[in-house]
Amino acid sequence: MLRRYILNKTNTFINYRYASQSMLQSTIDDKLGIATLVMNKPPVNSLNLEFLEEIKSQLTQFKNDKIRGMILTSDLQKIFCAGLDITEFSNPNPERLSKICTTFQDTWLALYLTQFPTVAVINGHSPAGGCLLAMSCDYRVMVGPNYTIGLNETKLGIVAPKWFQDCMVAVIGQRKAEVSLTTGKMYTTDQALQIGLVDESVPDVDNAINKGIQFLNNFQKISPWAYKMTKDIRRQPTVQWLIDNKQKDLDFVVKSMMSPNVQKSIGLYLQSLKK
Ligand SMILES: CC/C=C\C/C=C\CCC/C=C/CC(=O)SCCNC(=O)CCNC(=O)[C@H](O)C(C)(C)COP(=O)(O)OP(=O)(O)OC[C@H]1O[C@@H](n2cnc3c(N)ncnc32)[C@H](O)[C@@H]1OP(=O)(O)O
Repeated sequence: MLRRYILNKTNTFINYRYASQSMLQSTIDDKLGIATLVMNKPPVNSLNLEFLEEIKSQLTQFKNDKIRGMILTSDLQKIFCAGLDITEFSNPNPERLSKICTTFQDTWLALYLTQFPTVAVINGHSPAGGCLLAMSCDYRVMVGPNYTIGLNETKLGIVAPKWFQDCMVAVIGQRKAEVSLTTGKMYTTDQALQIGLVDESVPDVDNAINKGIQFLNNFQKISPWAYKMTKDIRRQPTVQWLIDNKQKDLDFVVKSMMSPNVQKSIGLYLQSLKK
């Protein structure tokens, strides 16, 4: 649905291709140089290993395509992205869990440090890893008023990795992030706007895409080099810890995920979702 809207709207997409298995659809408007990356993994765009690998590889492809901007959004009704696939955490195979973690680390670094500006059009709920994807973009437009966004990991009895937390601090500041993270709070669109977790709130997805394109148009007269250098300087403090501590981060997650207490919490949370 969203895909059709975007295509109708610009009518100029010459490069319209599906990534493998169609979990991810990418289009490039050659005239504007704007790519749209649409997540389409029903029911909730949960991030499992294969989906993360697709996102990472599409970001690399966009880098090679030398696009001027990207919109990240979802083709699902009511869901932007439900975060990491929780079933991957329940009695996990340690080898696969390590792969997921490493792939997520790399996907985040690729998204957070893109050489082109990015906009998240948050057209549905966006908990945990979904919120992280949105926060990693340069700008966030959220459809309201009925959706929610936030890092809710403590509600699952798990700990958001340091780089999730640092990413949130970079967006909303230390104090608000601390309260938000420890309480695992999910914010409505209006609340998210109020605390600066999103930049704009709009009533529907058409408006959201328009706002995203308007934001990206700001860069038409900005040198891509000046943009990228400025972004790197701004974002370097947030990424440096992960770059220096990838293994330590991985060991912490794998070890804590394997603990009986965490496994119990995850089992209960999964059950509550099924209800
Ligand atoms: C080294 C470090 C590197 C990497 C990091 C790796 C690990 C770090 C560990 C800690 C970090 C974790 C980050 C996360 O992202 S954890 C995921 C947290 N996500 C959630 O809590 C979302 C839970 N889901 C919901 O709140 C709702 O489902 C949602 C609001 C998204 C949608 O609600 P709706 O009513 O529309 O649908 P549901 O009926 O609830 O769901 C439909 C089916 O989808 C299943 N579901 C939902 N979310 C997930 C998910 N995240 N993973 C897997 N499956 C999910 C749900 O159970 C339903 O299934 P069925 O009942 O239909 O079988």
